[in-house]
Amino acid sequence: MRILSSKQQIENYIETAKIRKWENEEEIEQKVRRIISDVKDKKDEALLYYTRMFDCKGICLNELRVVQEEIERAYFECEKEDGDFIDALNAAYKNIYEYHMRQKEESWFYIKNGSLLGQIIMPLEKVGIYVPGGKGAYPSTVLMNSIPAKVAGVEKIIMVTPPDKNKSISKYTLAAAKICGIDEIYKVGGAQAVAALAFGTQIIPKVDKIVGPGNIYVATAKKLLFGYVDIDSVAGPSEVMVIADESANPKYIAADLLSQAEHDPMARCILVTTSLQVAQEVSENVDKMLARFENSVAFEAIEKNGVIIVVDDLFEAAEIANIIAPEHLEICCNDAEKVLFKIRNAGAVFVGEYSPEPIGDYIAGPNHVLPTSGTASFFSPLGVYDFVKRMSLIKYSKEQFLTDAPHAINIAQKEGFLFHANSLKVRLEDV
Ligand SMILES: NC(=O)c1ccc[n+]([C@@H]2O[C@H](COP(=O)([O-])OP(=O)(O)OC[C@H]3O[C@@H](n4cnc5c(N)ncnc54)[C@H](O)[C@@H]3O)[C@@H](O)[C@H]2O)c1
Ligand SMILES: N[C@H](CO)Cc1c[nH]c[nH+]1
Ligand SMILES: [Zn+2]
Repeated sequence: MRILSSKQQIENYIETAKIRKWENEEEIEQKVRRIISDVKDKKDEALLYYTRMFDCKGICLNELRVVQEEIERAYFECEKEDGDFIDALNAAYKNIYEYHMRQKEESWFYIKNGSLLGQIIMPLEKVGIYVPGGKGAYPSTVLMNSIPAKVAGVEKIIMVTPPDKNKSISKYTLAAAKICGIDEIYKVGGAQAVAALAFGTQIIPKVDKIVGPGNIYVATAKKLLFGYVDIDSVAGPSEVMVIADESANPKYIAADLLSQAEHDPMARCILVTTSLQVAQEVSENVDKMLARFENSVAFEAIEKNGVIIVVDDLFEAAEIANIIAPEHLEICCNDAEKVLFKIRNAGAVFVGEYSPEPIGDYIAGPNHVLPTSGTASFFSPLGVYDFVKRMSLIKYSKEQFLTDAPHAINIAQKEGFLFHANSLKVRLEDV
């Protein structure tokens, strides 16, 4: 991995990281705009065209919806192959559910002079969840996307995920979908799947909100479609930053950096350390592990977006983390809490050597759908709050109306809205 230690090198890196622009962003955006416009105009015809182009040449329109029998068969095969996998999914479900139950918001009301005022929490009716499938299976993401929706009380969850070359979806993903009780599943992925959920097609229903992670095409489509539909956040190619001092274990850090590198050649893996020795040993360990696992995706990610920054102290490290706002931040230091309290921008923070990033990906409970590309400075992890909306309630008493209406009339007149004033006056005149 590249090691940056001079002030100039570090400044230059941070300057480019601050711009938060991908290498070929314009080209990708143009391509995604085209896909969106085609799906908007030609609906299923375009959906099928792009599914055949990117995922599965021979698939037909009537094969895009997953039928119940496929789900049952997948679950059965998973159970037969390894019953422990079903147990693992159920254990993860329990932890994720327990965590998200704590996010549940209640409606609230109060009475003032006989008037009832309040805020009603309403679950969204129909949501689309994106489950990645391009480079592998993501059963864990089925859980992370759907459990908060279930806790919120969403009526209908529609899942999209790309098929493989044999028209199939991973049995592991389908088994997770059965456990989560997903209502409808479609074998479509990428920008075309996001556009289909945003506009609706003949086979795919239009939804109120699209959530979930995906590669750069998925993340760009969500960004461009916000407004036609709500989205959770921009959860694109994975990122991990580790802040480490001389006490950290270089083998663990190397392993954790690589755990995110294997998601995508565009994944970002950054170590910020106060120790040159840790920097060098992490770099050596990364090379050794890459040679052992021979993973070309991780190799490309480390080559392109892997970097080690050597800083003078941990405050400088925290400042760099706040500028980059990584999706995942591990703090591996003697005085980790001290660093933690300096962190403002990160999707999820992992403290101490027994909190490696993958424990959060699968089992701890907090959501693994997290903001990327610096958007953790304003977006939050996916949560129950993403699946509800709020409605205000006003039920005025006559007494309160008589007190407040003259003020309202006054303000309405200043605004020049005489019919507003009139709506209040006609009632006052009747008293
Ligand atoms: N931030 C998070 O919370 C989070 C969580 C899990 C996974 N992830 C990320 O999800 C992503 C999964 O990516 P993936 O590729 O495996 O699956 P994916 O399902 O996101 O993407 C596959 C789809 O990309 C589209 N695509 C591929 N190449 C294309 C091209 N050249 N032009 C147009 N469209 C193209 C295809 O339609 C294909 O169906 C990774 O980037 C991973 O890091 C992020
Ligand atoms: N690390 C991913 C979020 O960036 C989530 C994930 C799912 N499976 C494995 N990892
Ligand atoms: Zn991961």
